[in-house]
Amino acid sequence: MNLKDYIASIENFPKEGILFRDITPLMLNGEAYKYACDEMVRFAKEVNATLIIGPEARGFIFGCPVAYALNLGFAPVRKPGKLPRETVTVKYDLEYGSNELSLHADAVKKGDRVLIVDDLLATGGTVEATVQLVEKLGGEVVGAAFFIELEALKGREKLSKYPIFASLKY
Ligand SMILES: O=P(O)(O)OC[C@H]1O[C@H](OP(=O)(O)OP(=O)(O)O)[C@H](O)[C@@H]1O
Ligand SMILES: Nc1ncnc2[nH]cnc12
Repeated sequence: MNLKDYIASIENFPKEGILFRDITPLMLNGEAYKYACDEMVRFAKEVNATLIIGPEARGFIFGCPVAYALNLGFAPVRKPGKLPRETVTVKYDLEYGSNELSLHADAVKKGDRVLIVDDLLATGGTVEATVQLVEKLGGEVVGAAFFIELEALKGREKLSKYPIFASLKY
């Protein structure tokens, strides 16, 4: 199966100069979507993850099925003002702006082996911020899994301490 057939590429979205890689055609094809999730499940097993964490919103699209397949818990990393209880929060930059991310303070326990799951690695800012949230709470980041990696943006360099998995590279 050529998974690139299921990615739409849109020029100048959401801003001039960005080539947006859209995963929604993949999600519409049950077989392709399952195949992409199963590759992440295999990686999660390799690194012995005990907890899956995914950043809003597209991290939920892959993170939740991976957690479900492995009988593991899932914790959402969210944009400001969305989580109702005590949180830890960090600021981060991304390819087209900057933002803040939060995680519930009780989402990660010391000794948890956390796999961070997201749809796409660009500058690495989102995942770097997610790593900081997990580590602030005493969790061990055992890797990060993406469906797509945009190699030119060198996000992997920011995450050089951690095992990284990506199905598709552009
Ligand atoms: O590696 P980075 O430069 O941080 O970029 C990658 C992040 O950008 C996108 O999310 P976005 O913030 O657009 O939010 P969304 O998932 O809610 O669409 C994407 O889903 C990744 O989370
Ligand atoms: N080029 C891109 N396409 C889709 N999502 C992104 N997130 C950051 N950069 C992106």
